[in-house]
Amino acid sequence: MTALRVAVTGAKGRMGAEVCRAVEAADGLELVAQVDQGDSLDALADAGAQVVVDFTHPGVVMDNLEYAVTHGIHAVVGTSGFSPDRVDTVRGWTDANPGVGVLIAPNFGIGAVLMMQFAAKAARYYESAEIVELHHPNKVDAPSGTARRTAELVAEARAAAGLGAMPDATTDDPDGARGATVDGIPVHAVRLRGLVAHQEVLLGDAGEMLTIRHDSFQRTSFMPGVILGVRRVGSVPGVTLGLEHYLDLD
Ligand SMILES: NC(=O)C1=CN([C@@H]2O[C@H](COP(=O)(O)OP(=O)(O)OC[C@H]3O[C@@H](n4cnc5c(N)ncnc54)[C@H](OP(=O)(O)O)[C@@H]3O)[C@@H](O)[C@H]2O)C=CC1
Ligand SMILES: O=C(O)C1=N[C@H](C(=O)O)C[C@H](O)C1
Repeated sequence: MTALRVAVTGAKGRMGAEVCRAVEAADGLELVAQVDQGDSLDALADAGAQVVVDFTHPGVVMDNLEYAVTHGIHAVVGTSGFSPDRVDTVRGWTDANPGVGVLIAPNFGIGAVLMMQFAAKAARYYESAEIVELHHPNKVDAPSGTARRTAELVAEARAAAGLGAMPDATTDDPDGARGATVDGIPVHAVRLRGLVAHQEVLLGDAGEMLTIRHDSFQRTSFMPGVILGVRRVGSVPGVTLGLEHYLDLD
């Protein structure tokens, strides 16, 4: 069997370095290019990469993706910062390059994917929902991509169930203590030495509260999801948002 040729962008970063190790250790995958800040993207095409894995920075990921899609290279994307507008832009590129697959996953941790799915399923039963995400202090963006996506999913589920605005009497919050609001859901971001990636979804109703929590203690927790994405992305043309679509969750 010929090995699948895999490149990594952001290869020297915290996640990229872990991905390089995971690809090298995986059966049937060959690491053919490691690209980081200052390197030319032409290294991807020159190396004959079939799939690129991107863990870079919200400010550069769109250029990397445009290069990959227009060069017929499938992409597995972990970089955060994917607003609905950005996803639509990538969809435009894949529409123009049929056959190319792009997986954009806000979180590759299987448990984190389940946390998001459980939260969406539970949301309709609770009057209140808030999200607390907790990360290492080197993270550049807030709130996290996972928290944003969770908020979107919870908001969709609330709207589908006909739930209105949440109870909140706050009228005086000069310092933003109530957090960011994503699709109507309050999101609170903690940055703390010692943490990796953690999230709690708090769902409250009269006399009860459901807490759904996930913890990534090590970046190895993301690797089974990344490797699954690498193996499957070439057989799923177009844009897929979320690893849940590659998992048999029903
Ligand atoms: N979906 C998921 O499961 C996960 C997603 N993430 C996300 O992945 C992203 C990366 O996180 P993390 O690894 O911690 O960040 P790091 O800062 O450790 O890594 C990013 C790497 O990308 C490099 N880089 C910057 N610009 C370019 C460029 N134009 N081309 C190639 N490489 C470039 C950086 O170089 P330099 O330092 O010199 O700028 C750095 O080496 C973040 O958006 C994070 O939120 C993280 C964990 C899990
Ligand atoms: O920067 C990180 O570390 C992480 N980023 C992703 C996000 O923004 O959701 C995924 C995970 O939370 C780790």
